[in-house]
Amino acid sequence: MAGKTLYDKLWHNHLVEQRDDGSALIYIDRHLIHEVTSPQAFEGLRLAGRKPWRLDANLAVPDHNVPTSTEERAGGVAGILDLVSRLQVQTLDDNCLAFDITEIPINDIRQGIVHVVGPEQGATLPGMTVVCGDSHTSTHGALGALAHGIGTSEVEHVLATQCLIQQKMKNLLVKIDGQLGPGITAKDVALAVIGEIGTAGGTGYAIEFGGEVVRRMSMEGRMTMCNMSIEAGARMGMVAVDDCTLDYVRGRPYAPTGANWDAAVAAWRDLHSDADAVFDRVVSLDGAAIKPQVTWGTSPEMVLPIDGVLPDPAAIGNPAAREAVERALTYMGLRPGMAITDIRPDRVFIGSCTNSRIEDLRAAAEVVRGRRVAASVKQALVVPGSGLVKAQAEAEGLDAIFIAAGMEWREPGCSMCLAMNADKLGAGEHCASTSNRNFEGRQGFGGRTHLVSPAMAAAAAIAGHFIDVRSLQETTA
Ligand SMILES: CC(C)[C@H](C(=O)O)[C@@H](O)C(=O)O
Ligand code: SF4
Repeated sequence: MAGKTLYDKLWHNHLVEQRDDGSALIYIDRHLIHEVTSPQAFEGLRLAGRKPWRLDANLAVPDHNVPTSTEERAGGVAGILDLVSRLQVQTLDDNCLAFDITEIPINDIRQGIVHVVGPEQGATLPGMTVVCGDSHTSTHGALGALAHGIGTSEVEHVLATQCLIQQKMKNLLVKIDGQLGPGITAKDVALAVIGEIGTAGGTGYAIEFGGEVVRRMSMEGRMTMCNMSIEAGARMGMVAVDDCTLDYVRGRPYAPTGANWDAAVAAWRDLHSDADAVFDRVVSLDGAAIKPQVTWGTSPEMVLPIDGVLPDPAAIGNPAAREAVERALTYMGLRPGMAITDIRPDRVFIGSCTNSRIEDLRAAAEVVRGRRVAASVKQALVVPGSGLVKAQAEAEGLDAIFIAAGMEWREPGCSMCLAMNADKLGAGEHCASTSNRNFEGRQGFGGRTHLVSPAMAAAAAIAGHFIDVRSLQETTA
């Protein structure tokens, strides 16, 4: 019998019941909750007179609707100016209190984007099944967990039963071999993978990221990769457990200690695909060939290396593909044949669950240090992924670097990743953004998003147009 993939192992370890129709019941170890997708789930429990099945499996944190301005945050929930946002955050507080669920509230230093908070707190551990009413739950797979987003009715189901009805996915190995060049980050790899396989490339699959590049990648880089799995069409992405994983998890508030830690490590050591495991599909990329990536269109697969030029619809034979490119160029206000380096962002956003961890902020600060944001850039926001990331960055003096460069240093939250709080992109404006989605209106009605790495966003802020960050890094080295 062939060996098992990491996904097979995680699946089998949590299988409660396999049904004849192909569906299965799996056990959920960790349920993360935020304010957007939980209100109806709690309401459902209330109407049915049910209680959560296992209280300590749940952890809640508000992130999407929280304001990121320090003044507005000073007033706590009551100080949120937007009424819908205030109600949303207040409702999460009320529900957590009523159902006895642990919540990290708005002005707790541990508050932040749920996908930053989970791993940071050790609430996400290797070998777990982790779900949340949020598509970027795939992030947590970086720890060797089976993690994916669920819908609101499933949130209610998990609260009530601690189980979920699922179909097993197929196995896709995305292997990035070789070594990344200097200045190339996990975000560039993630975008290059999507450029290669497309936004539907991972549909029906659970992705495992492997190869030398991933083995050498930090945990935060692995999270960035897994975060973007959903943009490649897969609901989940994961990375095998190794020493890097264990070093990351050790000592975190929710991580096991003493003899429990040793027992856990012994079990976690098996969380990798067996040497003879068979994948349904394997995609290989050469890490050394990956350049800094910039999306130009309205889907993450509309991506080019920094030295690329925009496609010309006239040269595209397939009518559907031609129309998609035409429509994207029109929405984005860009011309065929234009160089990526001629695109000038009006705003810059460094943040989101893709790229708001300490290494992301360090990478951006490194580029910005001693430089000024270009006069043509109206606003450059730096939004740490959690209060703890913020405190760490401040201890390292990164906030001072950003502020000296003319950037805004904010409180943690989803911020300008999506227009659900006060941070929005104006109609027609271009944004160099470290987030994960560039759909029409994603960052604000009519807004035009270009997805990039933190270093590339910082470089665009300084230059006033997209530029190969490596040219700036060379001059500082
Ligand atoms: C609000 C939430 C349901 C949504 C998601 O599921 O991803 C959001 O986080 C996003 O990034 O679009
Ligand atoms: S940061 Fe963006 S992608 Fe991540 S959970 Fe928030 S809105 Fe979704």
